[in-house]
Amino acid sequence: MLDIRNLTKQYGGLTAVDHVSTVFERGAINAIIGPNGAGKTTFFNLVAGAAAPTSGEIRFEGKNIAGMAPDAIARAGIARTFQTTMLFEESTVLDNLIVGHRLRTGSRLWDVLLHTPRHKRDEAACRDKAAEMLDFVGLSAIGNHMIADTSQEQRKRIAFALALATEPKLVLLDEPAGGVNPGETDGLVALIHKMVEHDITVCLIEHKMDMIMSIADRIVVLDHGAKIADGSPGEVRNDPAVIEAYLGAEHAQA
Ligand SMILES: Nc1ncnc2c1ncn2[C@@H]1O[C@H](COP(=O)(O)OP(=O)(O)OP(=O)(O)O)[C@@H](O)[C@H]1O
Repeated sequence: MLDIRNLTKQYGGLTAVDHVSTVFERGAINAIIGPNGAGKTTFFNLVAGAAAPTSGEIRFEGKNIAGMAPDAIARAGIARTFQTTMLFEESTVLDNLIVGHRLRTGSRLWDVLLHTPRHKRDEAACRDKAAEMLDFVGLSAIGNHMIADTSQEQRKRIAFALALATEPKLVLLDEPAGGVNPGETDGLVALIHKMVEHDITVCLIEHKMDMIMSIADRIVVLDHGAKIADGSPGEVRNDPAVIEAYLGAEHAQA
């Protein structure tokens, strides 16, 4: 589904992503791991169009999307979440989802100002989609709550809902369980499995090693921008280069 070839991003003299090649299969849960500064976020930015590669190809369903604008990549079927999602604190959960979805639909300014039939149709469609996504992520009961009153775990679910509203084929999740407790992490893991059941391919960045090892089908390990390992959790866990670069560092801290 996603075929990355020799992907490279340089910032001045620094190579943030260094000739990375890998393939993400449809229906799999893929993970990108690596120590701080390894290039994980930059990799996501390149795939989502937030940054243009210095060189290399990103083939999504056969088409090279490298360097395309984020909205064109979103339309092609790739959505992402961020480590922290900017939400309107004094609005309800449902309104945040409606606004988030409206930003991605076709109404132009004059449609909104003149209340054209197109705008009314879009408005109804956004409301329906927001309610559907809220249900999907298990938050229907808190649709009328203010964002300011929601927990970190609920915000993660809202971020998922915003991404899923664009009906992606591939979703990039940036630290989906960051800042939530172990019990809540289990619930988010179940939700990620539910996405896969609905034919959404997942790629995630996560620092929680236990979660990665239990959820991922494939793990790509980056270190100083370069891919140092690529395989199943078992393969990666036993790879000396990974132990040296990443797991070793974790153990040293423990
Ligand atoms: N816009 C930028 N301009 C200059 N350097 C950048 C930019 N974005 C990232 N970098 C550098 O590229 C390298 C990779 O950073 P990146 O954020 O992709 O790593 P990461 O693996 O996501 O790290 P973390 O786990 O800490 O989030 C770092 O050395 C970082 O300082």
